[in-house]
Amino acid sequence: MEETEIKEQEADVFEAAPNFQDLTKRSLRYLETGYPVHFTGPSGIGKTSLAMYIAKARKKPMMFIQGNKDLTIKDLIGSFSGYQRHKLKDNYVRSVQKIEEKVSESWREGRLLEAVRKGYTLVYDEFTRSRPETNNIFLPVLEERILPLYGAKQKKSFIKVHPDFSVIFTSNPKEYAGVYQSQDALLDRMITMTMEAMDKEVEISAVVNKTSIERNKAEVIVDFIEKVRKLASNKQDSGIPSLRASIMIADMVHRYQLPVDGNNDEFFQLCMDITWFPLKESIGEKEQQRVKRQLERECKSITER
Ligand SMILES: Nc1ncnc2c1ncn2[C@@H]1O[C@H](COP(=O)(O)OP(=O)(O)OP(=O)(O)O)[C@@H](O)[C@H]1O
Repeated sequence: MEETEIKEQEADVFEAAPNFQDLTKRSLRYLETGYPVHFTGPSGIGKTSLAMYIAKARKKPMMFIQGNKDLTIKDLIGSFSGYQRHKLKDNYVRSVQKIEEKVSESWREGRLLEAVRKGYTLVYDEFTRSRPETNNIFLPVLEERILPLYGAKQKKSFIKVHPDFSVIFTSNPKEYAGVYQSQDALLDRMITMTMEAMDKEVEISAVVNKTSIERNKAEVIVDFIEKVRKLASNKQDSGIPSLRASIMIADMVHRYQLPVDGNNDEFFQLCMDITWFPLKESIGEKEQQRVKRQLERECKSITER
């Protein structure tokens, strides 16, 4: 299955949660007017899902690109890959056999070129993970609405961007420092909106939507994850458990029919497996034993309502 299709399915379970409805409306307006939008916020807050949801709402074909350090201009524009041999055997007159052989380089169109040419909505996820020299190709696309065809051996040196083409970027601010410097020139050309805290009600609905678990169980699990976050000393750390942790616990509970009860060994172990590592990453070594005991107490005290 194509990466874009998988992400589209993710968008299907995503409902523009009440606190994101306004963000959705504003984003659609900016995109319609020709401004790219950018969602930034901690891991698991729903940036990618919201980007896909908005892209779908535009009712234009969608293209998905995941930022990474190996992404190159060739991947975005296209490249020639090897040679193709075409053989034409003409047997029209039986006694005369004509064979024509043509050798040509085969062209593989890049994702950005296709999106720009056909007017797609492009979701460029975690774009700050790509190298700045790769991302620079977006400057003329966003500013002059042209895509230069560097090294593409095409007749034209650039193509005009389709009027329907638009981009939704996502990034995690924690990664700016670790990966590549945020690209100010690029950021200056997009409208950046921060997604901070997810509303508790939204988190519960998200868990129910994704796992089909009963609502009362989802509430207990989300409550527990909220308590775990409070145990983390560095609240801004992207290592603390996100919505994904609640989804994982709920998924296992639903699949293996586990009781939502901290006195049940399997459920207790599941909660520890999912939360201890991210929590441990967010605290100093000296604190670890104390926090682990606190976490065990929180796990033990979980009871279904
Ligand atoms: N409102 C929602 N309804 C249902 N599921 C949701 C919602 N928001 C997020 N999710 C689910 O939560 C998980 C995390 O969401 P998503 O991948 O969009 O987060 P993210 O902010 O892009 O995270 P990262 O920065 O780690 O990529 C996904 O499995 C997604 O389907």
